[in-house]
Amino acid sequence: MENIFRSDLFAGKTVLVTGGGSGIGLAIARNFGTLGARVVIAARDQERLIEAGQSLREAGIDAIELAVNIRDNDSVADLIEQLELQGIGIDVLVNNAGGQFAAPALDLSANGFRSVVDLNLTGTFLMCQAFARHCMNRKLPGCIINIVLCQANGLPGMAHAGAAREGVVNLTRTLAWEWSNLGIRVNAVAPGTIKTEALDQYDPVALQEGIDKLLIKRMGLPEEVAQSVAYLASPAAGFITGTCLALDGGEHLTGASPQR
Ligand SMILES: CCCCCCCCCCC/C=C/C(=O)SCCNC(=O)CCNC(=O)[C@H](O)C(C)(C)COP(=O)(O)OP(=O)(O)OC[C@H]1O[C@@H](n2cnc3c(N)ncnc32)[C@H](O)[C@@H]1OP(=O)(O)O
Ligand SMILES: NC(=O)C1=CN([C@@H]2O[C@H](COP(=O)(O)OP(=O)(O)OC[C@H]3O[C@@H](n4cnc5c(N)ncnc54)[C@H](OP(=O)(O)O)[C@@H]3O)[C@@H](O)[C@H]2O)C=CC1
Repeated sequence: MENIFRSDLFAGKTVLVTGGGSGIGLAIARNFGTLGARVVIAARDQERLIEAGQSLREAGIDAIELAVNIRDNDSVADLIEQLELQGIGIDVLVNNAGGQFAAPALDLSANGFRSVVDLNLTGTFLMCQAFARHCMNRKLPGCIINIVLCQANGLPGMAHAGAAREGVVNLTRTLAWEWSNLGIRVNAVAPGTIKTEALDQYDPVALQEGIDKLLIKRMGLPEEVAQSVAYLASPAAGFITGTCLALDGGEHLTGASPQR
């Protein structure tokens, strides 16, 4: 896909992408790297992360990989501490790590519901808070982009994920208020169905039914998410905070939810 941005747009900036070792997160990291940024990719699976980091370096990108479990506050604190010890300052945080499993609400155990909220909502909050403190220590502004999930029509079959992601959208607005005086812009991107390997866990027939209902009848591409994120992190979006950009082929209008 053609990149519309200037190749040195993020020169001198460092971008931290959670879940940056795969799928959308890796595409976001690659895009920032191509635009001149140093990128830090962080996730749990070290093997996959190192492979992803190598692929970025082979493309001439300054990439570092670090371990994090965003559900664990100590692990999040450790990530930021390691960066600070190495003298690495983060300018842009992309909270991309997340996920869920499909199950009807009636079948969800309390622990199953909690695990998805813990990952997507609490994990995102912990990363945002650690980043804001890091910005305060540096006395520099910052930018947060939270990747959520198109949930405008509810999310039948994934009640835990819909609730958690809607929580992140509201968190995005609240943190935009609270941290405006720190110079931190906070925005979200809500992708619809995006072509990544992670979709293999879903029923292909249900996926196709969803695509057929869209205004733009195809899956989105990770690179399309990456370019939207780059826009929101760029000076061109310097007047944008507290918003959520739907990147979903019109799903927020058509109500093409996973289940009827
Ligand atoms: C409804 C039909 C869908 C049709 C298809 C349309 C979909 C289109 C749009 C999709 C758009 C979204 C795409 C994506 O988000 S891509 C996703 C990227 N990756 C993932 O989603 C994987 C993420 N999953 C996880 O990280 C983990 O599974 C999770 C965090 C969710 C849970 O991890 P945890 O380590 O906490 O899990 P535990 O094993 O400790 O279990 C905790 C409790 O959760 C219950 N559980 C876990 N998995 C399942 C499952 N697959 N089904 C049911 N229940 C599950 C588990 O039993 C535990 O509960 P109990 O203690 O009560 O047993
Ligand atoms: N593909 C799609 O259609 C859509 C995806 N999304 C969202 O976009 C994001 C990326 O999805 P996609 O690339 O498709 O899927 P992936 O499964 O490839 O990405 C999820 C990433 O999150 C990381 N992750 C999961 N749990 C944790 C954790 N506790 N701590 C740190 N990292 C974690 C995973 O790495 P590891 O396991 O190594 O920790 C993985 O890199 C997710 O939040 C997803 O829900 C939203 C809408 C649509």
